[in-house]
Amino acid sequence: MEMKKSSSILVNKNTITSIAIGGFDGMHSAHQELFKNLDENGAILSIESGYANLTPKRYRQEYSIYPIYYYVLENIRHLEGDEFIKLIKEEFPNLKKIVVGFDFCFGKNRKYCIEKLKDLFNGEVLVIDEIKIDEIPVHSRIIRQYLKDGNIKMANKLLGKEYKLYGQQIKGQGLGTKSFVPTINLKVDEFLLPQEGVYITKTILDNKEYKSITFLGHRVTTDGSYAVETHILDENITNDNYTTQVKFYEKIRDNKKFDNFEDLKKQIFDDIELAKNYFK
Ligand SMILES: Cc1cc2nc3c(=O)[nH]c(=O)nc-3n(C[C@H](O)[C@H](O)[C@H](O)COP(=O)(O)O)c2cc1C
Ligand SMILES: Nc1ncnc2c1ncn2[C@@H]1O[C@H](COP(=O)(O)OP(=O)(O)O)[C@@H](O)[C@H]1O
Repeated sequence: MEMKKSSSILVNKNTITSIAIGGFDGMHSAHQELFKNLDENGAILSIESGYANLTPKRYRQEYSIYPIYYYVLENIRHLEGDEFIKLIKEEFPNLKKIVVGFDFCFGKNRKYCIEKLKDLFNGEVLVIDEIKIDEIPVHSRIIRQYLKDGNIKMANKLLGKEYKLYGQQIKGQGLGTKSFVPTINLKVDEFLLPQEGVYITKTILDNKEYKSITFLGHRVTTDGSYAVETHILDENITNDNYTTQVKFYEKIRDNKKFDNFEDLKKQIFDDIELAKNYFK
């Protein structure tokens, strides 16, 4: 499977004729619906609130072919409606079309919304009605809640793809290979971590994707510290220090304290069997 590299696309702003505006944390299926309404010279204007943790800024470009331009909310939140539009017109002098969702508001105290945008912008304003999946409105805050609840299936459904995080490999306790199974231990900084527990996952190392099983949580049976650990199924991996990506498919159980290592080991082998069957 081919992996897209996360990269910033540099495009002359003068060529841009349509933009979608919003926060765009998650680049979820409703965001993608907005992007479908951009023309071939489209761009994404992403307003950074500082809270993004589904697709932190530097990972966002991976999920669209349109170039993303970032604006820091702190720097523009004081603008009056006409000042905001003036800024956008200056940035994109050939802009003809703005695409936003039904709940889009902007400027000082968010007091300017769709009607004001239509008044102030002398071009097309396309407003997308609220996108729902199975009656559930698609919003990043709702996806975050599903992940915190360990409901990966619903989170993925709303995302329109598997939830994926990036981590840096770190040294573990050194117990895995000896007492249980070998694992890659990860340090995860900017991404929301799903609820503690054991998950069916795929792990991407150096652009190759492997079936895996991932434990997130406090290692209550061993040293008690918080860990993100991935065991690759079916393969022996040489532990090179690649940036590692983990894609989540399903939670299989809660984190649990075991009375002895032998019981934990047995459980881990059961988890692995389950994961292997899932991918069959
Ligand atoms: C599939 C899997 C499930 C795990 N489940 C639990 C668990 O329920 N409770 C727990 O305390 N630790 C659990 N662990 C973590 C182990 O305690 C951990 O792998 C072991 O401490 C080795 O850690 P190390 O890689 O830092 O040496 C699990 C690990 C894996 C790979
Ligand atoms: N479910 C949805 N249906 C239609 N438009 C949406 C939906 N969610 C977000 N949008 C639009 O996408 C853009 C980015 O919104 P943002 O606030 O970042 O998304 P979210 O609501 O997921 O936090 C905005 O123009 C917003 O109005």
